[in-house]
Amino acid sequence: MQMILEGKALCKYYGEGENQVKAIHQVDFSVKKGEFISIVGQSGAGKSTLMHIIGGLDRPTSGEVIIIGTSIYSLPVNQLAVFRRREIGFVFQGFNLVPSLNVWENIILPIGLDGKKADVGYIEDILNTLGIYEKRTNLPTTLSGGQQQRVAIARAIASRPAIVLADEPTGNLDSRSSGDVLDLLRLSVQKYNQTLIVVTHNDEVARLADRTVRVVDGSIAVEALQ
Ligand SMILES: Nc1ncnc2c1ncn2[C@@H]1O[C@H](COP(=O)(O)OP(=O)(O)OP(=O)(O)O)[C@@H](O)[C@H]1O
Repeated sequence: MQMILEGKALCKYYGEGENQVKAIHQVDFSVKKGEFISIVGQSGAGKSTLMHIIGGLDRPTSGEVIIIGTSIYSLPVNQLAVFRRREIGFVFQGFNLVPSLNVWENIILPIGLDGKKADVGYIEDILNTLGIYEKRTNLPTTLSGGQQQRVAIARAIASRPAIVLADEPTGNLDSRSSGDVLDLLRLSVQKYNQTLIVVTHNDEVARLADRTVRVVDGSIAVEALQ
């Protein structure tokens, strides 16, 4: 299977000398096309640091991140921003929708910023898959948390990115909508052949994944096939 992402000897250190924190230390990490991976670990283990590094949001102290053949931190900062917008779809705990834009406008926003035309048929299909087609002209504030997160998922996959990264995607949802959102997240990444990495504290989320990566004290402890 095609390798979508490779992290090589990733380190992220904060501070100096005695006070230095090795948030991530010599982590190797690879993801194949179409895989669903969960990253788990205790608070402070280094999950968010790892996710920010592989998402192009935070430069490692050393090491390399290669996404679809591009060593992303070798790119100039402005090109890295464009690469991130095109190739990485983010789903955050807090949804991060633009409140003044309706559902459809939120979903096509990153595509428009890229100077591209939205594939209307594809996005309508995604909205139907996620059960929010009828809500396409609603403002985010008129939607439940679960519906808002489904909009964020639609936005993340609308540009057909190389990777979808989700950081505690159900962290702000009650258990029923969490289950719905997770099922839909998994269904849509499968249907559209997307690659998904989810950072989570939630064991149920982790169990849905093809593979779980456990981060302990800045290193990957166990990689289990499920
Ligand atoms: N900007 C920073 N400056 C100094 N130390 C930091 C910084 N960011 C993170 N750390 C430290 O790096 C380590 C890893 O933090 P990180 O946020 O990646 O853990 P986490 O597993 O995502 O935790 P949580 O589940 O609570 O979000 C922790 O010891 C944290 O205190």
